[in-house]
Amino acid sequence: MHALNLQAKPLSLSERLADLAVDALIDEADLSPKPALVDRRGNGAHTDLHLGLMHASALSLWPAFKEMAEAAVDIGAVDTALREAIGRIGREGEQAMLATTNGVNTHRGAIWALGLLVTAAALEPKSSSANAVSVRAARLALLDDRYAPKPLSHGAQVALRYGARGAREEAQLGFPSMLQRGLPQLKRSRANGHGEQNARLDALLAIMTDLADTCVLYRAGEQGLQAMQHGAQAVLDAGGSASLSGRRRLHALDQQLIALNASPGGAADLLAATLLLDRIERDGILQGAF
Ligand SMILES: CC(C)(COP(=O)(O)OP(=O)(O)OC[C@H]1O[C@@H](n2cnc3c(N)ncnc32)[C@H](O[C@H]2O[C@H](COP(=O)(O)OP(=O)(O)OP(=O)(O)O)[C@@H](O)[C@H]2O)[C@@H]1O)[C@@H](O)C(=O)NCCC(=O)NCCS
Ligand SMILES: Nc1ncnc2[nH]cnc12
Repeated sequence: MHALNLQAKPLSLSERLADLAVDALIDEADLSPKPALVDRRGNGAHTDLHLGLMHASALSLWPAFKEMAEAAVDIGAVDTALREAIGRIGREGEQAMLATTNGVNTHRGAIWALGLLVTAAALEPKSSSANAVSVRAARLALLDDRYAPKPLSHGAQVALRYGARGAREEAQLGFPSMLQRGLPQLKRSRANGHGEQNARLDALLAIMTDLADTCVLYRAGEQGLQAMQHGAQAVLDAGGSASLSGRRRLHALDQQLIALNASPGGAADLLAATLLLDRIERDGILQGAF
């Protein structure tokens, strides 16, 4: 190669999708002020998480997202082989995350949701509307993975106790909280000229109005979940994050959820998933380049 040829090698589809997924996770972590979650202001309701850890965790997941997209390109169909391949890669990604965070669960739900979406996008890069990608992701989530361990996770415990629909069901239903709440609100708030950060906060709140966040249920029971859902709706009803009245209610919600130890970690993951789908859909990066 010529010594002055500094042109970077173009990214592969899988690398590009892994970049988009990690960017979405970092954007979610940085977004502030999020109620009771880790953000630029602090640790919210968490004692074992902080912003640097969220960033390091997001970066540690890049190889897993890339490998999932590569598996989709290699296998080329929604079938058990692909489901089991991404299950294995997802579990390895979780180990990489835990090694990076010294055992703290930062992004388990995000590996699941964004992993499915990255895989689904890589399968058919020319069919990259939010709907189309979510439907393929849901079909993958419905397939059984023979090798998946069945631990009594926090999600499984609250599913038994409250009959809640957790991360698995959210994906199997085609991510309704994202397609029916988060993404439409993101677009509405943008169209109303609320600014990108407020639009993202409003999207998070819209997801929180309806989600059975098993992270909240595990930490704060049904009282916590009601506080999260009603409080998020109250902020939106007051005009959203861009309005003074909405901001006052957002501050009150932050205080209330912190007092209840009710961190909406599942909603945060679904916001990251929303931001990923929005980019895939808007930028047309996948159609143009590959
Ligand atoms: C299918 C799995 C997602 C497993 O699901 P399950 O419900 O059995 O397991 P959990 O361990 O509880 O993880 C679910 C995580 O998903 C997020 N979440 C919660 N509610 C929802 C919802 N309704 N919809 C979507 N997503 C949701 C949430 O993640 C965030 O919170 C995490 C912190 O929460 P928590 O675990 O309670 O906190 P801890 O630190 O452990 O405890 P304390 O702080 O309270 O002490 C944070 O990580 C956020 O990400 C839930 O935690 C999936 O994991 C699975 O099967 N994986 C296997 C690999 C695989 O097949 N991969 C497929 C390829 S992608
Ligand atoms: N910003 C955040 N704070 C706490 N838990 C999370 N899980 C995913 N994103 C999170």
